[in-house]
Amino acid sequence: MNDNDYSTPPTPGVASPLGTSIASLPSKPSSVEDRRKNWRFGTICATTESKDQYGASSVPIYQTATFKGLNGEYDYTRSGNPTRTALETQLARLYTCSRAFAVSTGMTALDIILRLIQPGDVVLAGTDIYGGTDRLLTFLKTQGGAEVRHLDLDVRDDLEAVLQDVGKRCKMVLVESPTNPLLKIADLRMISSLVHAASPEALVVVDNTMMSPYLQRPLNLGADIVYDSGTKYLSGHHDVMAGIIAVERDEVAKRVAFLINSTGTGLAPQDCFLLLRGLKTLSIRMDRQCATAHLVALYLNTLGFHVNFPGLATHPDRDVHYGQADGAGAVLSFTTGDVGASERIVGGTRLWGISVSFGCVNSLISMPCVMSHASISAEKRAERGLPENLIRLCVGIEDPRDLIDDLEHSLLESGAIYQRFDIDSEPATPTTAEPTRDIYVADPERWIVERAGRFARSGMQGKGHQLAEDEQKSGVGALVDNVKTKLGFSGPEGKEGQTTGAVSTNDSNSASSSSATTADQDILVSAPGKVILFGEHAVVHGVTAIAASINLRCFAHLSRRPDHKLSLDLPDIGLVREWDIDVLPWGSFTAQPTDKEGKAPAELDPASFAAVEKFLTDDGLGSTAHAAALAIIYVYMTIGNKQERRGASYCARSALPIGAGLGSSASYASCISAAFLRLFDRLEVQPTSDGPEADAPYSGHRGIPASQADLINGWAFLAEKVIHGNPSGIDNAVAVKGGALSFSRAMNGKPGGMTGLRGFKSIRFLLTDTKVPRSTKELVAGVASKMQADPADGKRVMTAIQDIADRATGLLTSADLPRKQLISGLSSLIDENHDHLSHLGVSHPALELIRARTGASPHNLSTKLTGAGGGGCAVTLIPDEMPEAQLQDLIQSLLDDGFQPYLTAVGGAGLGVLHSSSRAVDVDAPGAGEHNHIPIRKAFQEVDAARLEVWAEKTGDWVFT
Ligand SMILES: N[C@@H](CCSC[C@H](N)C(=O)O)C(=O)O
Repeated sequence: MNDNDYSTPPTPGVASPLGTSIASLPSKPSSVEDRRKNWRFGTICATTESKDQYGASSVPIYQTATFKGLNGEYDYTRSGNPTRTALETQLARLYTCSRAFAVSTGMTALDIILRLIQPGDVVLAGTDIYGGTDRLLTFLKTQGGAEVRHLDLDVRDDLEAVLQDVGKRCKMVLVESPTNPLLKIADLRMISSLVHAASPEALVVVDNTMMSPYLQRPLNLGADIVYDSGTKYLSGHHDVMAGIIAVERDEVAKRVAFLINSTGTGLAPQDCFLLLRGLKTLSIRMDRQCATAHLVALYLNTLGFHVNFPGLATHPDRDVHYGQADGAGAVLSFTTGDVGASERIVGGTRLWGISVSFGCVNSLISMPCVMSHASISAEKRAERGLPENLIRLCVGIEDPRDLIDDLEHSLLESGAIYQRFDIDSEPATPTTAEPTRDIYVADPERWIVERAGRFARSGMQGKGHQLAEDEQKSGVGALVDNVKTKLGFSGPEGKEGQTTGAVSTNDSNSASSSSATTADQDILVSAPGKVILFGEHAVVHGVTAIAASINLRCFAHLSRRPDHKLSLDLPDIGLVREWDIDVLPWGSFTAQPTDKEGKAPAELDPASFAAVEKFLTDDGLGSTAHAAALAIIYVYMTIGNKQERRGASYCARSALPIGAGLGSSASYASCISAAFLRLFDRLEVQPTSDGPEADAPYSGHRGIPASQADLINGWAFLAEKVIHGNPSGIDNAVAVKGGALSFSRAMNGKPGGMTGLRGFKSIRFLLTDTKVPRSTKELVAGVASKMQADPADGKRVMTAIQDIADRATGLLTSADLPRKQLISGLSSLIDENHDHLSHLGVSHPALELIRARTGASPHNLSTKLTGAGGGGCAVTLIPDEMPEAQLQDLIQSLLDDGFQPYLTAVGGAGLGVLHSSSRAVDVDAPGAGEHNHIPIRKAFQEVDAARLEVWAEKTGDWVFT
């Protein structure tokens, strides 16, 4: 009997339970051969067939180039070697095929296979394929005279159409399933039968590296050749490079054997030994890796990321996959919607090694577009729908809890997720180790889902998989559009004309408007709040301040209306008013843009300001609402000017606490500026692929150039002047430009200036709202009179704060400062700065209580007031290594004190503008559905404040400064 002439029952995964049932064994095995016939895969892995003359338990390494004699089995190691024969025999057992070959690398295996192709032959391949495969196919096309076509092999109609077109010229179809890196599934049976029917000579070739023979044996599904990178799961330790070719048909085997001998690409003896040793543990490694990968995929999916993994119920071809494979594998990928965030996540892990390849006992993390798939051009990647922000995770055999700890830490640190404080239930990660272990051991899936439930994806507030998919589509869609534009193709279908920001005259206010609303009708903008890290109050006296954006934002929606009215709806501050445009005080209003580009005037025009103030006298509004109405009307009338009286409905909402010193008024002002500039066609946005993607809270790209950002900032500053009289300009600069910056006012002949702190690292901060109201004006005036009363002391404090700002700038811009030093340096400066602010009399007992709580052991954290002080918010630096359970305890104690803490990352994107939208927006809105689109404006007004970012993301593609 032929040793390879038996079939191996599948063991792992859904199709067959892992356990070996005694009952499934033959009741009366008649011989040793019969018993061996029933061995499961794991048993075969562990039992190599040795024909060694001394009965060596481990296959010896025949480290020799030549063999003596004339008629022996071997003459020259290029042509054959006993160690390689032992390996190839073992591989044939595992692949349940007649012949297997071991070559130097996976790419060598593919190269040998592609040598079966002749000029003029047609080769079909998928669109999502490994970068090295794409490179070799491109070479075959450009240098080898073959015709290579890429198509979605999982779309039956497409494959049929191409096969009909090329007919018998099709000589090879190259399939990956699951694909690398998007984990798409191709139906191997379907493809094999269609291809063989259309072109009987064509070879169906499957790259089985993602699965290994343990999970998938494509020769049993109709494929002609299987190849596998032995560097991955087969060897499992990343200590050897190898490639495997497995075939069933004799004539194909002969051609492959000829090519390997001719090219001298057979695997060297030492490497054969290493691969043989790795194979022994293949099944147990894979079991562990697959199980952990499932948990990791579930975790990310529960957090709201779009996860590509065939083991998830959400995978569109999960059933097809389990119809041909016995498990989901241990590679998964997911998108974050933002390249910067992905880079931070990848760079922030410790246990997950940043590396290409997969299948190793150690877990790896990578960004395919710049690593394994970098050989595919950016244009091609975009055309094929490969997101630049994609992260690939290759799960190893480490303890799943450590892998999750490390990933979670990096997700938090990068700002991609944040801890939820709105949950009453017990945390899944209790402070004592024992209960966590019990949950993990008893029900790992429950453990992981509960654990993920403690967090939410930033900007997505716990949204589900479907929304994340929308995000991915919109991100890729924008990228493809950019590439098309760059290549000179026309804009995306149905989107022409949207980039100018022109508004149509349709009345989008009508709730009966039935089709999906678009950017033609809707202007949607958003801007972040800010935290002042150093130099508040002192900035008023010419000292440098350092501020950064935070991931809490205000949003504004503006739609044009044909009825000549201006309506304002700012529910968070109680402003709801509507006027006929002609009743506004146009007669006494002379302010206008300073140039024809529409630049904002540097100062308020007193007569125009007085006219609007008079118009709003006795408006019955509270002071905040009154100031906002004043600012909106002033900006509207100045930009629009007398001639352009465009009707509009303006609505603004805030996810940012108002009046807490987090820059809500500047965030509102920036939204006012951008929305009205858009209304009057003064602001163009165009997604660009030139610069980096925006460090956006939701899917988006840079697309607002610096000149336009300056334009928006100018008008935002003007609106801030209406509201505050004499603002520093730092808040609106951060709200518009995002990131972090150092700022100083021009004073006493000394020029002021603003510098972006590019080296700003994403650092976690806890912002704690004391909920104590205060008056910024009074506090600023208080500091001024203190300085007047004791100028020498005032000067000393200002000099000290300037020194702090300088040292902080040095730390934040230092290219190679170790992160630990950065954090400890900033911590000391925070404490120092607070002491000076306290000396200036702007602290408050509530702020001091927060300092006491956060500074107490075991936390020992540094906290300062931020903004005006006298209440408002405190900011606490959270070191990277602070255990999550401890952080949670701290947060809980602050909540118990009646404060409202927000865990935030700083330094993210600035102002955002909805660039294009083509779908209904709020699937959760009452009555919404596929055929009942809720207009954007209505949905915007109704959506819960906590879901604003989720909602905004769903509206379409955004561009950011
Ligand atoms: N620099 C290498 C990249 C190898 S990627 C290896 C592996 N197949 C993966 O998917 O990670 C190259 O250009 O080939």
